[in-house]
Amino acid sequence: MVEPFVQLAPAKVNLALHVTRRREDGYHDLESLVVFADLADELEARPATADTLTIGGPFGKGLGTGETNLVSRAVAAFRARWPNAVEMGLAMHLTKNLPVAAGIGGGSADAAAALRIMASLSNIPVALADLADMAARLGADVPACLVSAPLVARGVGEVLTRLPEFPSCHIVLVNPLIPLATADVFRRLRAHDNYPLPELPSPLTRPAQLGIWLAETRNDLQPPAVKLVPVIGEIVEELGGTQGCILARMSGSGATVFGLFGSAGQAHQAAQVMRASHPDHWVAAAPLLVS
Ligand SMILES: C[C@](O)(CO)[C@H](O)COP(=O)(O)OP(=O)(O)OC[C@H]1O[C@@H](n2ccc(N)nc2=O)[C@H](O)[C@@H]1O
Ligand SMILES: Nc1ncnc2c1ncn2[C@@H]1O[C@H](COP(=O)(O)OP(=O)(O)OP(=O)(O)O)[C@@H](O)[C@H]1O
Repeated sequence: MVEPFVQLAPAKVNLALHVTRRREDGYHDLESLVVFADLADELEARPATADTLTIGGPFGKGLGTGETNLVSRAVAAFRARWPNAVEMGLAMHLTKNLPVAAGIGGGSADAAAALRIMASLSNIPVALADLADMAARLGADVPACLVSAPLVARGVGEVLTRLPEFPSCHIVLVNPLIPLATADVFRRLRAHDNYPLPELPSPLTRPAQLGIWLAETRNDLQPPAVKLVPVIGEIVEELGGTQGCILARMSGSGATVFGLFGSAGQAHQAAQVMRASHPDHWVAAAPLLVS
């Protein structure tokens, strides 16, 4: 049996997200502090006669394997741009550990993982800038997911500044398992010209420093998302009240809410509290990826 090529597709968390402008094309300019959790979908690829995709894992049910899947779209986009770069077909298997349409970029992370696999199997050099361009065409979050390290995203998500250092933090994610479409949340947004992110402290090395900075920021998509799914507001309040929680806020366009903690022990304790009061929600705790 041939060993598969494996790439992880870590969950994206928008610690802060300011929407600064509605553009002519209907998209929105934003400024977001984006981090990734050590919690991921997994994409495996084995040599095969043709490209195929199968899906498993706790959130795999009901997710199409055809050309609407972001993994298939990423592979097709790569092959269209570099037709002879990867000569063999690939049998891909996606283990879907992250909830879908949840504001933690699952599909975008899967697409980025597929691009990484294709680039690593390519027999011609693929410039990172070209791969990033392709990522941006697949979705606003895909360029950030290609990096999967702390960064500030601007534009619609394609202008990225990596952060040289980041405090070691832990995160709790709570999702009420109500899918929320990104486009629906943006459609409900009333104020499109909010102020940009304040300047980040430098160096940024301690969780408490991050907490002080985050207190001056928002997720502008949280109010419209709460209108669509009111339980998001309740989760923010409850998670924010757990011991050691530096900040609780919605990620991306929701409905996942994150809680930020300085220690693994506090995060696991908070996760237990949330599981006990919401046995029907998805609750996970993990360190942030900091390098
Ligand atoms: C809100 C974020 O999650 C923050 O990280 C992302 O910007 C969303 O990224 P994504 O899910 O990859 O979004 P896409 O699939 O590209 O866009 C879905 C829809 O959301 C809206 N959209 C998305 C991103 C953006 N900057 N402005 C928008 O108005 C558009 O109506 C778009 O048709
Ligand atoms: N591999 C995939 N995994 C998850 N969703 C996918 C995938 N491929 C296509 N999709 C579609 O993409 C849509 C968005 O899913 P995704 O999980 O990326 O949303 P999200 O977490 O809200 O993303 P974001 O934080 O980028 O807004 C879903 O409605 C789903 O049908």
